[in-house]
Amino acid sequence: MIEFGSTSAVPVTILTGFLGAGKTTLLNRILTGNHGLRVAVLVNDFGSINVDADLVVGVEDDVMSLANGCVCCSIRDDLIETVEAVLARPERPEYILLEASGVSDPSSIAMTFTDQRFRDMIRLDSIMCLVDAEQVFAAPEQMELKLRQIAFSDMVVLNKVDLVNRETVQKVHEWLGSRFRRYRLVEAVDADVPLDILLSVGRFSAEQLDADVPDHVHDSGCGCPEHSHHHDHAAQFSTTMFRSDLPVTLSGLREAIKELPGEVYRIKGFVFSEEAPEHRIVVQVVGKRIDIARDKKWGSRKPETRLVAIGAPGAVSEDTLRRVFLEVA
Ligand SMILES: Nc1nc2c(ncn2[C@@H]2O[C@H](COP(=O)(O)OP(=O)(O)OP(=O)(O)O)[C@@H](O)[C@H]2O)c(=O)[nH]1
Repeated sequence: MIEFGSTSAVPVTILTGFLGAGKTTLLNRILTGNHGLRVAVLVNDFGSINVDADLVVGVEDDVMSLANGCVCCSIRDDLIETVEAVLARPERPEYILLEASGVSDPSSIAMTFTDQRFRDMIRLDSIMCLVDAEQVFAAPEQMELKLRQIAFSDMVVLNKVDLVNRETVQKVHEWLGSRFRRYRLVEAVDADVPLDILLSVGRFSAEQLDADVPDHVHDSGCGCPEHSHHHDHAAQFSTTMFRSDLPVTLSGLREAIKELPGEVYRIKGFVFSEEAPEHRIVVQVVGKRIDIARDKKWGSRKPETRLVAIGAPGAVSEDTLRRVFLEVA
């Protein structure tokens, strides 16, 4: 069980980290853990389809979905309203977990939570940054954002160490050591991290927001298109949706995904398949790694393929996705 402080301010933990690093995996671990807390969950997906909210386990009615933008900038007001609504519930949550989108800048989110309006109501407990040990050096054009996410966190979870060897883990340590004076890191597989270093740890301090950030990443901001006019950087993202109620073949889908350009960093969503038409199929693509798994039955939901592709600007058009994915229908 997690011990509480005496203050009535509700603790908040922010989960940040680049696309596909394992934030939802960690969120699910926390939610299924033995902490005995009434937790409110806020999930932010950058695209208009909030896939992550659908993948959060066990608390389906209690997940507040923040989609179609980034809570650090374009939908910051939605975040404020949602937190206010959560705090006004008759059964006030004892803990708030926010899964930020993979393109967001945690410092802007932290500023929202430390805003005067929330004084005495919430307390930012910690910012945890998930880092994908396999993909950390992929997409070098997004390195500024990845470093920024790490810089403003008080704990790094180096996740997916099952996918790399010790030399790579060592390389990540050296890379972090050359950029940050100090950092806290825990290695993990499937974000399996002890609860007592995740919740009610009181690690966040306001100084963290301007401390130890490598000079060249200081002003880069997040990766949202809406942010680009504030910051002189090209780190932007595009999201492309594909929806269809025609069944697709999974082997064809796998091949079609392989054909997409490398600037597509992440694909995720649900598939209506020919092979298992009664079951929802979950598709997870991170870099070149493709995972396709059978999930629960569609039940009362209409079978439908809903995929979102996130990549560099113009990485893939909606027309291309339609053409490529409908070929396998
Ligand atoms: N092999 C391996 N796979 C992992 C591990 N952790 C997560 N995954 C898989 O990586 C994929 C992405 O994980 P998520 O938890 O959805 O990542 P995310 O950070 O929430 O992704 P976005 O919200 O899109 O940024 C899923 O297929 C996970 O099952 C791990 O430690 N090892």
